[in-house]
Amino acid sequence: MSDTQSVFSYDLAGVVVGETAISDVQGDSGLLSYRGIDINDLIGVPFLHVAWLVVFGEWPDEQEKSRLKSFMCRHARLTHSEQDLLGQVPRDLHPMLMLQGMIPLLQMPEEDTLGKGLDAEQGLFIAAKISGLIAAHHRLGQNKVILHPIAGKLRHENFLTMFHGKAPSPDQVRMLDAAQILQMEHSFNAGTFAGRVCASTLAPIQSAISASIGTLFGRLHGGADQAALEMAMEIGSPDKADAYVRECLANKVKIMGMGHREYRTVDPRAKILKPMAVELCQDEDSRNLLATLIAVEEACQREFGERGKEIWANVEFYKGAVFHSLGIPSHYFTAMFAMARVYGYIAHFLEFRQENRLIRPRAAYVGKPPVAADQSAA
Ligand SMILES: CC(=O)SCCNC(=O)CCNC(=O)[C@H](O)C(C)(C)COP(=O)(O)OP(=O)(O)OC[C@H]1O[C@@H](n2cnc3c(N)ncnc32)[C@H](O)[C@@H]1OP(=O)(O)O
Ligand SMILES: O=C([O-])CC(=O)C(=O)O
Repeated sequence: MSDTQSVFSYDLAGVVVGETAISDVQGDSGLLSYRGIDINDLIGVPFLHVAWLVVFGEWPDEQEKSRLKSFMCRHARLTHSEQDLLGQVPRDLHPMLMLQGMIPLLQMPEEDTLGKGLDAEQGLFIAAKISGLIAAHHRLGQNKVILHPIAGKLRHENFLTMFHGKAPSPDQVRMLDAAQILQMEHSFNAGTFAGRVCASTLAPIQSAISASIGTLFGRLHGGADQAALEMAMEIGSPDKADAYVRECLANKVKIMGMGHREYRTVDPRAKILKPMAVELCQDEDSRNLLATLIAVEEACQREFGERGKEIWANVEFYKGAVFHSLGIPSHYFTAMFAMARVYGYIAHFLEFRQENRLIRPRAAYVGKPPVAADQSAA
């Protein structure tokens, strides 16, 4: 047993529980960097190069770039047995539950073809499979045939083609690349921390990623992306945003996509996603959704301001408008988040395992006082 002093915290807010060299969240100044590089300087870089940087802490060389590209394409293709397994999953099961359940059932590779160790090989294999699983789950739900990736195509070009059944425009690929890079990593968020707890027991990487994905699903965390866009749909138009926000605050209902545990200013990812949403939302329906979101954000700032508080949009708030304009249905938003965040999960697994220690906090017992065994039996 550790002899350190007990610290009491329900939610671990502000409690430092470890070190990481993967990303830095500077909550007061609203800055986010991966491996020492500001996210603003990463969004134009090819997606898989950033993924490699996040996972391994250095840029890939030419050989690693081409090996990774073909590895990801090869493994995004679902095998016959994976397709059979997915075929048994109820069509209306939420994609996040599908992912959490399917990942531990995948047959993991046993050979280190990337030369970065078996854990990395298996983690990146899961990352590749996630895109195939999401696209195939969507296709099956529409009673359409499963499509496979084509060698040589960009990762998200393949994904959008496999998902929609038609090739995306270069602009759509560029926007998805940027949105996915922004979601790749975020220090000790709840999902990543859950994965580190799981890794700390020496469970395999598929268990850790599955635990992280289960944790990402909730509406206070990753699931806020779906909830925020559905909120805007439910509100219906910008002129109803004020009343909606006032009613939420009066009833202590959280406004989805607003607020953050760490940022005390606007989330730097929301700052980038908002103009992207403006650029992409061209048709009437998307423009109305975006205008409604903007009106909710303004109403929140006004209402919270009157109460002497500040609240800002987080990464989830405008992302939905970007995904919606790419034709992604809202119940796939969080699975797409997992498809990006998995590189962060892998990086944390590898980092944590270098100096593994069991994570096991202590509880304050508030139940009945213990009685001797012979008295309780009486
Ligand atoms: C990828 C991500 O995970 S980003 C976060 C995604 N989650 C969401 O968007 C859900 C909506 N937001 C929230 O629920 C919260 O802001 C959280 C969970 C993200 C952060 O929560 P915490 O750091 O624990 O802040 P907490 O919930 O204590 O809020 C502090 C105060 O601000 C209020 N507040 C914070 N966020 C919101 C919100 N979205 N709507 C209404 N009130 C809010 C709280 O009611 C609380 O008020 P009080 O002091 O009067 O009780
Ligand atoms: O860090 C957090 O608590 C939540 C978040 O923004 C993320 O996971 O991207």
